[in-house]
Amino acid sequence: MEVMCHASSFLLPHPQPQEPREDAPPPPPAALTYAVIVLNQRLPRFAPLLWNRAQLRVCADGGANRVYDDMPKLFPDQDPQGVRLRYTPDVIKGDLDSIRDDVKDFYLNLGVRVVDESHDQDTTDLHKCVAHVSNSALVEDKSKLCILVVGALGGRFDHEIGNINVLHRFSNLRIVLLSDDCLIHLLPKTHSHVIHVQQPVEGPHCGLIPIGAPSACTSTTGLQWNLSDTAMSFGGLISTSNVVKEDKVTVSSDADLIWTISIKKPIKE
Ligand SMILES: Nc1ncnc2c1ncn2[C@@H]1O[C@H](COP(=O)(O)OP(=O)(O)OP(=O)(O)O)[C@@H](O)[C@H]1O
Ligand SMILES: Cc1ncc(C[n+]2csc(CCO)c2C)c(N)n1
Repeated sequence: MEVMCHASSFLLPHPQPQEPREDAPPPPPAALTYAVIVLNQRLPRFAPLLWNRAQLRVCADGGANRVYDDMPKLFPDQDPQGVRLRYTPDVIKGDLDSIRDDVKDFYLNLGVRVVDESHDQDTTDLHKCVAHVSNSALVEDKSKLCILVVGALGGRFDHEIGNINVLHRFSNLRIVLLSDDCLIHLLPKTHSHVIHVQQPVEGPHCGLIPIGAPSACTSTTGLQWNLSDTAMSFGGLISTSNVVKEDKVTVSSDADLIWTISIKKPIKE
């Protein structure tokens, strides 16, 4: 079975130079192209970092209000209008029932594409934005694309579950849902997985959860409580409050699993 590598290197402040060593782990995933989708929740503190990493920036409907209102708050010493001009989305998409008129006009005047998909009331704004990124010409090989979704966790439970459902509906894409406190992504059953844990910024708390379907057989290494051909299901065993013990975690399963890991708080000076 093919191995899929994962690394939250997008959270590292600067690309880390890799010293070649004999005992070095296999290299992290080949260079990925990032897109960022901003949802309608308070921006996490590292939103500017992800924004600058991304080559395509999309706001899901009311996510545009958050970029407009909250980006300047993350740069309190700078002119708010200057910050808004520096952090201008490429596209705003959704059913447009949450974006404010002043915000819409501001971005329309800057030439931002604002796409009204209010005719579709069966898919969420996040779904519409992921479909947009997937259909864009950003990368030819979709396995090299990684979509970072900010503001996806915490908040309304139906929205959170809708966001997690998007991971399952687009299980062929790398999509990472982020909040200030944790990140989650899917580990598709079509691959075995190597997760390179970025110790300075993430962990140690983690979980491995069969949300879409039960698993008859999951095995892991690198965790405090490893699974060994173990069954997991809601109503039975699921792996929450687990702890990462090594730089490299491996997972293989007969079911799509959700991987979640905590994000470390910055040390206050
Ligand atoms: N409280 C929340 N918790 C988690 N995700 C949220 C929350 N609020 C909004 N989102 C995400 O942001 C997207 C845009 O939200 P917005 O409030 O603009 O539209 P909405 O009409 O409430 O959402 P939708 O049209 O998708 O039902 C949603 O599709 C959802 O993915
Ligand atoms: C069975 C079912 N449940 C809920 C909705 C409502 N809904 C789901 S996504 C969406 C779009 C929000 O921008 C809306 C209104 C539906 N259509 N079908």
